[in-house]
Amino acid sequence: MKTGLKIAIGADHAGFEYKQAILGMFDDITFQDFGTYSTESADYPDFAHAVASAVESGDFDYGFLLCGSANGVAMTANKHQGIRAAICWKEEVAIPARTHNDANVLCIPARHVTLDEAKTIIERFLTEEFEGGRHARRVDKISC
Ligand SMILES: O=C(CO)[C@H](O)[C@H](O)[C@H](O)COP(=O)(O)O
Repeated sequence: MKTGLKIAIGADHAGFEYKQAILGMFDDITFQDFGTYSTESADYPDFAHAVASAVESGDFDYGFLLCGSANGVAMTANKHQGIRAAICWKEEVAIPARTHNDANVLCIPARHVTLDEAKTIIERFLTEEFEGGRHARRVDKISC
C-alpha cells in the first residue's frame, strides 16, 4: 500500500460509522474529514461535492466517499470534471478501478459490505497503480 497519502473523506448518515472507523484505521494516511459528523439523517450530495472539489483542487491524492449504496455519492462526485469516482464493493472491483480507470475517488456502499471488507477494498485501491496504455486512451474519452 502507498504511504504518506492525503485523503479527503466524507459520508452521509449511512456511512458515518464506517467513516469514523476508517479515520482510525491507517497510521500513515492523513485524512481530512468533510463530514457528516453524526448519524443524524443527512444529504449525501453535500459531502460528495465537498470531497470531489477537494480532490479536484489537487490538494489530496484521493477521495473516499461512503453512503448506503454508494450510488448517490458516486453520481454526485462524477458530476465534477476532474473526478473519476468508482463504486467498489469488493477487492476484485477495486483493482481495475485503479489499474484500468485511474479512479481518484473510491465510493464504498456501507450498508452492503462489512467493515473488514471496506478495509480490504481501501488497501487494494491504495496499492494498485494506473496501467496507462490502452486504458489511458479510454480514460481520455470519458470527459465530454
Ligand atoms: O445510499 C444512499 C444514497 O445513494 C444513502 O446513503 C441512503 O442509504 C439512501 O438514500 C437511503 O436514505 P435513508 O434516508 O437512510 O432512508
